[in-house]
Amino acid sequence: MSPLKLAKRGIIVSCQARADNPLHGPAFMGAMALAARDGGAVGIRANGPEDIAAVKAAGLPVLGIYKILSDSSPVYITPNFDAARAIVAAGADVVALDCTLRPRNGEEPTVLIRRIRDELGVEVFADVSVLDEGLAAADAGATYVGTTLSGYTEATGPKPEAPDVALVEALARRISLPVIAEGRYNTPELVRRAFEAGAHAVVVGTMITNPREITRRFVSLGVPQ
Ligand SMILES: CC(=O)N[C@H](C=O)[C@@H](O)[C@H](O)[C@H](O)COP(=O)(O)O
Repeated sequence: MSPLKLAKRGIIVSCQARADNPLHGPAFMGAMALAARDGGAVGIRANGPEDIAAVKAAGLPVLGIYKILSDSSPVYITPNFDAARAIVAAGADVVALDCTLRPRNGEEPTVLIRRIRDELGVEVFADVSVLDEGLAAADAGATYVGTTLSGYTEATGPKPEAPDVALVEALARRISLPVIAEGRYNTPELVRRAFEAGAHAVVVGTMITNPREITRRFVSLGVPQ
């Protein structure tokens, strides 16, 4: 078996900016990826074929997603096989997809995991919100399980401020695949806790690549008048 694409432990930087963000677009995301590489990242998470093609220039493994919103399902991270095929064509080394057990249009995660591995020949990263989803994805043949969606589904309730380190620990105890911590790892101290809990790697997005959100946090502290 070939070595894992995300074999190297460390920080994977998520370089994403939605259409309403001034940094939206492949030129900015490509530059973010270069900065992340120079800072020591071991991988890049990026959204959509254009950004994925751009971040490839950093020369790091690319964990690709394709966010597609739908009126009829809450599932939006690489919701179907065509989305996976498009990002692999753009250069994604690993496909991440929503592996929650929520209602969706089309094929279930178990089917998608197998098809992405068999037909596209790439590794699969299961974005989950609770332990059972991670166990099901591991059984279905995922290569990695990530805690990406904890705090963003009904199963996990309202989004807390802190990341779900307990889920990282629970997954690491129960499955032999690399467990990746993702979601609200906003400080180096929180990242350290994820590694202590058994994370193989930690994905950090907002606090590295979203200056608008970082500015908001500083501004929200208030200014003495
Ligand atoms: C829930 C969802 O759609 N998460 C997305 C997944 O790709 C991204 O919007 C997050 O920025 C990413 O997971 C990194 O997390 P954080 O930005 O908290 O470090």
